[in-house]
Amino acid sequence: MIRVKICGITTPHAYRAATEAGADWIGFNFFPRSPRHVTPQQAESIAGLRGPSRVGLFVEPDMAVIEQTLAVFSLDILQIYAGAPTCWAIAARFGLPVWRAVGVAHASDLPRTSEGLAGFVIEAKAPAGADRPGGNATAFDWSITRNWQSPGPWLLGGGLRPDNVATAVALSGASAVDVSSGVEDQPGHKSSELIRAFIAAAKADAHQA
Ligand SMILES: O=C(O)c1ccccc1N[C@@H]1O[C@H](COP(=O)(O)O)[C@@H](O)[C@H]1O
Repeated sequence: MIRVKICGITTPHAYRAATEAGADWIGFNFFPRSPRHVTPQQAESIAGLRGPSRVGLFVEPDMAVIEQTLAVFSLDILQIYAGAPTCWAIAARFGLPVWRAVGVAHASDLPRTSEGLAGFVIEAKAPAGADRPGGNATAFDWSITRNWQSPGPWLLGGGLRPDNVATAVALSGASAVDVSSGVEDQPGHKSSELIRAFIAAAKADAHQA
């Protein structure tokens, strides 16, 4: 069964829709320039006591920012946009699994070793001029991961939608997917209907793709 992360949840309504539809991870975006940005206090008021694993997204973060976030809102996994040494330092400091986000355009961009990290989010490089490294509804050629000997767990992200996720999984060989823009009806606003459609499409029998 394909595992699904719904990223950039900003309301209790969307949180409930994703949880009830069977999301495996819920992503909370702590990057201030994102239209999906939440404060730790907002994240705490959105998520219930019980629910899927919580992933905190940070871009080139200061340790203090992560520390302040964790003081208010507990996270299970940190999704980090930074180089491997920064990711190691974060993993060591907070004792949490770190997924490093890697932007790819060619097979040569794919990680070849685990880098000592818990996993990777493999997504398209940001388009020229973008003000954020992800969440741009941009896809890459999914077939480049097909024959990749992944050195650890990974999620496929970038430009996924309910209508293309089954194809993306079939072409990429991914066993987990990550979506933000593709389940929104306007930037930063999640649609419960699209969340349900995405999770159903991702978790449908892969042979139907
Ligand atoms: O969603 C954002 O605004 C964002 C900002 C900064 C870094 C990453 C961000 N989102 C992540 O990007 C990918 C793909 O997003 P999309 O589905 O193409 O919108 C996903 O991993 C999000 O977690």
